[in-house]
Amino acid sequence: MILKAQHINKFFEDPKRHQVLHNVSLALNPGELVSIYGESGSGKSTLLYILSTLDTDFEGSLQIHGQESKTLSSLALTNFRNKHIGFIYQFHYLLPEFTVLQNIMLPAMKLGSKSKEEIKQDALQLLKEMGMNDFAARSAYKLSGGQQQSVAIARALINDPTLIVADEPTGNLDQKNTDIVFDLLKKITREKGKTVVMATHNPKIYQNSHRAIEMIDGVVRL
Ligand SMILES: Nc1ncnc2c1ncn2[C@@H]1O[C@H](COP(=O)(O)OP(=O)(O)OP(=O)(O)O)[C@@H](O)[C@H]1O
Repeated sequence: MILKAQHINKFFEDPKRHQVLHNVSLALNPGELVSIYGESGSGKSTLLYILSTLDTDFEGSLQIHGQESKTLSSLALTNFRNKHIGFIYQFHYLLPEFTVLQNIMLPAMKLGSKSKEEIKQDALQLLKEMGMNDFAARSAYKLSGGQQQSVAIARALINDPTLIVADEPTGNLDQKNTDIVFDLLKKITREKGKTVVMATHNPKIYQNSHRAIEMIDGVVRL
């Protein structure tokens, strides 16, 4: 098991204290592609923030690789996150002034555990696996939406995380590009054994995931 969340409760104080997640428990296994769907405001992003250790202000237990997140200091948690978790967002947040290759290399350059040449080779290998060899030197902003999101997936993979957390990764794409990105996410679970957990509104995606979890008003319906 990669991740185990137990009895998660989340409260926001704004405008007054209210509960957004109610006793959420879920486990993620290696190589699984799990979609979380549900109405806008049901708590999907809030849950993903907690599962990805970005939000530590919650009740309950979160274990990733058997490590209880709450026992880690803030710095240790940041290091843990950089090493084990990759992120994909609805908007790719690629840096327009950088090339595709440089964008993919960035998270590994920040982590600093490999030489620049090693990181470059890893990034080129990821582009190759995505059938995007020819794109390395291109400016990130000159690509189609699907290509940009594919680059964002490569960037999420550069530190070889076990868990990929994606918030509406196809939310901004047309159907054709949605299919490209979803196929790529399926491929990384199948061929690389990555675990992907993502929030989506798209029925075609959640119905074709390994597992679909519905959220209703902050409650997970299994
Ligand atoms: N920082 C915050 N302060 C107060 N309330 C918040 C905050 N962030 C989210 N909420 C509330 O928490 C609830 C869940 O929001 P969340 O963004 O998790 O929903 P969602 O299912 O991801 O929605 P969407 O599909 O629109 O992205 C909503 O009622 C939202 O207004």
